[in-house]
Amino acid sequence: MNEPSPATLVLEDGRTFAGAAYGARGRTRGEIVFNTGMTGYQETLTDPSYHRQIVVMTAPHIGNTGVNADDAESARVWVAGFVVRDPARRASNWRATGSLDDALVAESVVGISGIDTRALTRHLRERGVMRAGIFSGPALTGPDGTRRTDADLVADVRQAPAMAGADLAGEVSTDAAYVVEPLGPDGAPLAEPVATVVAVDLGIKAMTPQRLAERGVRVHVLPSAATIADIEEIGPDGVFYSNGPGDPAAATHEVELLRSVLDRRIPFFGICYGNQILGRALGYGTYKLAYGHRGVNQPVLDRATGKVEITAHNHGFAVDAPLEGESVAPYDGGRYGRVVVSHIGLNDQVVEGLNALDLPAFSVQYHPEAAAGPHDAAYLFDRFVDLMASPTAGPDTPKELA
Ligand SMILES: NC(=O)CC[C@H](N)C(=O)O
Repeated sequence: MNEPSPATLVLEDGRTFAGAAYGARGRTRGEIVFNTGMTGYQETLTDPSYHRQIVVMTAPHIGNTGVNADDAESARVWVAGFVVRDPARRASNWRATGSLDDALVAESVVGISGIDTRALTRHLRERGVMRAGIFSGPALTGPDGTRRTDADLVADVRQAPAMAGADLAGEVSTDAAYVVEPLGPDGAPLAEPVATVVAVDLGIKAMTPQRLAERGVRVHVLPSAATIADIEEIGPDGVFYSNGPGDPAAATHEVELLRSVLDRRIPFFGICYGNQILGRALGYGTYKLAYGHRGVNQPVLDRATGKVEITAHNHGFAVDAPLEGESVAPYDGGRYGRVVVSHIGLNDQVVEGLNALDLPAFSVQYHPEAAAGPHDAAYLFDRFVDLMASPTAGPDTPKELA
């Protein structure tokens, strides 16, 4: 453990929490959100969708298994700050290569421990997520050498940019395209892929192309600024849009690019941000949830089968589409035909999946790659592979329309 020193967590509504510095010392600001996962903190920290967010873990003991070389979902920690109740005094796991505290220091991630995360989470659930700051070390002292007042810290937090309206995919996306090669059933490289996919990286998690590669798919990961010409040059069997940070209402380029994909009837699958962008491309609105869904224990109903899946979530926005029956995609006088909400979140009836009936396109708001999380939703990658094999229309299209 690093030397104990005080830290303060400050919310934009004026509430403050005193704790101890955890990870790097200094100042950080962002949107404060809570994650209810009992496991998977390393995957959470490295998920690019958390860019510009301070994450509160509701599980009280964090850091028990340290950090390891296998579980990161990207090459760096993306969370803007980390709030925990009771950090592990030592890492204890056969895969651990170091402690979480030291890893946060090494990546300059400012955190705070000793926080009553239950009281904090209840506060966020009642008031909604908001901007916050963590201040420790030199950030607690003003220019005149005296300790900064709470009012000063709150004013500082209120100057941080809001999440609503933020266009962030470009800040986390890969600079250069790369390829993830297909694997055979034995895990060995496969010379001939079963399909080729372009995955547009809006903040992609490493496990997602891996899940496609495990199904024999060759994945070309392209930067978020990719154009339809870039996609056509590869000539894929399908296009995939990943998860990512920011407000889908600001994803203008990604929406226009997806409309070009839909116009060409290229099979499409989207996850999370990708689901929101499909919603927008079809002409639906998106809105900000009061406190979002983040964790690995969220029940979702697959309306086609009536099955309930336990799923991994990380989203603060949602698609505003009619829940009952089929609706006609509002974009351009219904040019994209009929759409059904395929999946619903059972905690709050939020849209968790879209299925275009007259296009080969579908998406889910949650995380079938399940890193971390239960594997109930893995079938969605198989559905995408099947759709690419017979792409006439949507996966549930009645035969007479296909
Ligand atoms: N994980 C994601 O793709 C999140 C999508 C979007 N940034 C949201 O918060 O809803």
